[in-house]
Amino acid sequence: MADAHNPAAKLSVRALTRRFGGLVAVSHVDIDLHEGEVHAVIGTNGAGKSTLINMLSGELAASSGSIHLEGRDVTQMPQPQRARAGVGRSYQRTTIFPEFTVLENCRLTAQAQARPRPWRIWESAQHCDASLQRAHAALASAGLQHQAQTIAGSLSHGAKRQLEVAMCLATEPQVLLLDEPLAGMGAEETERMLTLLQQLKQGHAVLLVEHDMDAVFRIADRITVMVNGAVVATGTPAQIRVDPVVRTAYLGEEEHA
Ligand SMILES: Nc1ncnc2c1ncn2[C@@H]1O[C@H](COP(=O)(O)OP(=O)(O)OP(=O)(O)O)[C@@H](O)[C@H]1O
Repeated sequence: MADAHNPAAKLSVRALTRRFGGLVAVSHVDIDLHEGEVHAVIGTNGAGKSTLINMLSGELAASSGSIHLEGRDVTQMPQPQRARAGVGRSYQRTTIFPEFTVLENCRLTAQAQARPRPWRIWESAQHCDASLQRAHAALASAGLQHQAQTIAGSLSHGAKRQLEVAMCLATEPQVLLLDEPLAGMGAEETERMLTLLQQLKQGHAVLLVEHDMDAVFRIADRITVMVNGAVVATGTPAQIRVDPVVRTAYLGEEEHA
């Protein structure tokens, strides 16, 4: 049934649509994100992937359709609230503070996430401790604990992207929306990030928008294919590889063995 949300999914999206004037950038998209799965969204340039991820994170309002986080309707919830509710994201472009240390970057994100209650001033020290703990935990999960005191701007490109994931983890999300985390990475950095993503899916539902098809077909548990704003197929990598509609509309004659 088109409107029924999947209660087993962390994030369940139904008929999500975004129009820009006459252009339908995302059209009636259904998608379910489950804990323990990397769910990749692929599609040609302009297929609507960024628009979709922006609606899921709450940065862009949906024109119609709905988004449920663990059964709760978050469609109208603004981005900061949605992040606090458990939807974290990383961006295509690096958003770190380059002059601060790796740890400070994570701590600031964790602190920004904590619900401010200024009238309870005695809580502020506790918040700092809690934020620091979250920052350390996030760095450990992202494999950056040994670079905690490194100035973020001096990290390699790959480590900066790892830091972005760590900053996302510092908000203790249930759902991770990752926008091209492999962009600009060399082979070794890509391997490190793929290992990290494999680990992160334990305890999180991961949505991955990524252009590196080899990586997507290796790492994804499920793949959703978008063409012109609409979903043309969803399935396992094995199913997507042989799907005739996908092969014609998106993969062309290319083989992804
Ligand atoms: N703010 C906007 N105003 C008008 N049109 C927009 C806006 N944002 C996106 N679009 C259009 O919506 C469509 C989908 O764009 P989107 O960026 O979501 O695609 P994409 O799949 O992420 O592409 P890419 O892989 O190149 O990042 C495109 O036709 C784009 O030009």
